[in-house]
Amino acid sequence: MSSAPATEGPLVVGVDSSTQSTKVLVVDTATGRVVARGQAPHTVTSGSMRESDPEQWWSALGEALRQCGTAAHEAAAVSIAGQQHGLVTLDARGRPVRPALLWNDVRSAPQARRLVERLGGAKAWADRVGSVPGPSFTVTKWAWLAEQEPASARATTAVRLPHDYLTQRLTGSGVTDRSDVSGTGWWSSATEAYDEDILDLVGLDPAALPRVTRPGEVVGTVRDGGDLPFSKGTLVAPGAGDNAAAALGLGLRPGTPVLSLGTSGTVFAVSEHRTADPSGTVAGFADARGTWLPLACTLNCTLAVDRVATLLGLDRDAVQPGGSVTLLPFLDGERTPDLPHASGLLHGLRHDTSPGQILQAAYDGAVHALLGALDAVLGGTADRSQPILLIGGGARGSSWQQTVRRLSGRPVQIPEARELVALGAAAQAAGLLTGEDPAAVARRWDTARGQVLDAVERDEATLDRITEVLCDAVSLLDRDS
Ligand SMILES: Nc1ncnc2c1ncn2[C@@H]1O[C@H](COP(=O)(O)OP(=O)(O)O)[C@@H](O)[C@H]1O
Ligand SMILES: O=C(CO)[C@@H](O)[C@H](O)COP(=O)(O)O
Repeated sequence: MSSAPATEGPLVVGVDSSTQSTKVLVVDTATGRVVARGQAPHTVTSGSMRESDPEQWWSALGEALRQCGTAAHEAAAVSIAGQQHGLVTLDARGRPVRPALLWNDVRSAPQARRLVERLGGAKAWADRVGSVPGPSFTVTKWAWLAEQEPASARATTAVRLPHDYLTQRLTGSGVTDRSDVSGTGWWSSATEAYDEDILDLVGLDPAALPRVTRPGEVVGTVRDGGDLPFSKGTLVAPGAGDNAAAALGLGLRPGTPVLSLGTSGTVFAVSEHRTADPSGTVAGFADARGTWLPLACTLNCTLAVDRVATLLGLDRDAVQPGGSVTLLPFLDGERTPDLPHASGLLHGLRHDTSPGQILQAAYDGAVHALLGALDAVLGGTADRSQPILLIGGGARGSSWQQTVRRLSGRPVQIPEARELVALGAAAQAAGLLTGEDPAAVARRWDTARGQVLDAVERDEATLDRITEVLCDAVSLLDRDS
């Protein structure tokens, strides 16, 4: 009978508490070998709201850890990464006042527009915060809550991001990290501190916010895992926003583009320089190491395309080439382009259009939005011969891989490692034990290793057709129904 290889170094746990599920990896720090893994689903409300119960994230963490057997109990350190921007409101006893408003809930679009004006316009926000806040940003969600549910706002004594909430339940400490706080809209990337004028603008007491930790800091120890299978005293790392954790997990160096296909689609790269894009396309996030992570994000990616496949009664890979149909898959409203009230749009349907062509058009529409932002993310340093790293659940799908390849005209590298966010969190936890830079840990683990698909000629005709339909349809898509 074969037995699992013995572990060589101390074990660490990396967690990705993402939109759809919690994923946990137990990793050997010496080799990067994944010793155990677990996953448990989350519930997200449907309809016009996107909310989840933070208590369910905690239960899902417990369930995913229990799937790892005894390995989690042996871990010397843990780090929690999570979906960005979500507004978690806690009462004086540390309990959620209401479900969390998630990054893809667009109800705060009117508050976002008003806040941009009140601070002096998009450029003022970009210069100060690094980003122009849209409805995904925490600051606009708080403004919405204060306006629409004043009793909930009054009952709130602490405001947290999703990963902060979980870290606090583990350690008892109200802390966050620079990558995730940079997506709130109330942290200035110019001063690297909370912006009290902006907090004042939305009536939020700075005392309600977590302390921003330093990269590499031990933020606490597991105080009381409740029924979690950790040992008491396990070290806890700052954690990160999920995209920043993926950057750690890939050991990303400046200028290498990443395209992530999950509930959200994201394109990002590590940069040595702070970004301030007044157009709002690129969010000037901080990364989890002390440098920067310019990023663009769409609200409609794998779930939207899977929904189109279901509507057509097709398997998600039953795509067909050809035809002239264009599908803008903005089922949840959209962030890139900034059209929070948009819905899906189909154009160019003919008698001979096949269901498979409509499905391909959904992939094309989702990828067009991301690639359109890539040059802006890379700040004009784009070297098209360099592979795009493709990650997230969708990176496993051949239709996603081929669509990115055809519409980017670049080589596409698909890391074998599946859970790069959880792996990045594990690398951060490992750094606490070894003193290494987490990105260097990931490079030592060779996490980006994987097949490279050669470049093919860029399908400019399809890109141009989608751009034209989008430009012509903007007033329709921008309409608030
Ligand atoms: N083999 C596959 N082909 C295409 N899509 C896939 C495949 N496996 C998973 N997915 C997609 O990945 C998504 C989940 O990705 P993930 O990155 O875990 O999402 P999130 O981080 O937003 O929770 C699902 O919506 C699913 O459509
Ligand atoms: O809003 C953003 C980035 O700004 C999203 O990328 C969220 O962080 C959610 O990520 P997934 O759960 O889709 O991975």
